[in-house]
Amino acid sequence: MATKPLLTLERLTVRFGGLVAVHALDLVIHEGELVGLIGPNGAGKTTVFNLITGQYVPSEGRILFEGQPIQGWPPHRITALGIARTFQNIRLFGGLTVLDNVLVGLHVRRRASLASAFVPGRARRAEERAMRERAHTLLEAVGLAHLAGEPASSLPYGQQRRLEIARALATGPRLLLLDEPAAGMNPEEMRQLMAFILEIRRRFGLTILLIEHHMQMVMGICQRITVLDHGVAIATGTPEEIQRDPKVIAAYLGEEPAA
Ligand SMILES: Nc1ncnc2c1ncn2[C@@H]1O[C@H](COP(=O)(O)OP(=O)(O)OP(=O)(O)O)[C@@H](O)[C@H]1O
Repeated sequence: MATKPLLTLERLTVRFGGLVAVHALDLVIHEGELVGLIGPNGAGKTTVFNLITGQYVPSEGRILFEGQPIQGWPPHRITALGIARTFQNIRLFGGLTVLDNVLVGLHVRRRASLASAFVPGRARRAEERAMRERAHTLLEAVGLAHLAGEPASSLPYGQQRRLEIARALATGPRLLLLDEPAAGMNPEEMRQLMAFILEIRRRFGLTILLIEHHMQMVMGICQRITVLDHGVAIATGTPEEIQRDPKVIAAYLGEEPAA
């Protein structure tokens, strides 16, 4: 591939007591790619996200972002570097407005710059105004601008997902980690979400790593897929290769993949 690696996992391993949740995982994601991470329940997929974002510290192995080792870094430094995520169970500030949820993401980015703490009052107000404009632009990009003043908890499920993605985008990521964004969606909502993910990827120049149980979605939008089973990568390939792989089929036996 012509583009350079954005994220590289090298022999990444994490143990919880006697359980090896992720074992010697190698994965390279190139700039601009949309890569799927799939596997049966408990395979270690969310744990990989927690390792990349600094929530968990690996027992062994390395995580490189643009060639720079980041394993062991605290989560806020990793966010500031340009890695954002969403969660399997939506985590919004339900009592805050839609706009304020996005502003939280923008403040996270601002806090990353120490100099911004010393900005005098007038300049700070101008900065706040600029942030609100930026938040509106992001809400427009995800089709939620008309709901800016509504409490986040009042939004239907599909729109809460979009808001969570908007908040992640507010931190200015280059790599976006999406953890089961289609969970709980009906087929029509899922089709809309697929188009939406492709659109934000293009618009924001993102590289995306996607965990998803809906095979139609993973096979429909990912260029490459890695399959985890019991913490081990058992296959990596194109959607066509993955669907034919006997190891993958065997791993899913006993667990019906979602249609
Ligand atoms: N902090 C932790 N302490 C102990 N065990 C953990 C911890 N985090 C994850 N695990 C274990 O690691 C294994 C992998 O969990 P993980 O949530 O990564 O799986 P998953 O592939 O994301 O599953 P699902 O598809 O059900 O979300 C599970 O056995 C889980 O119980």
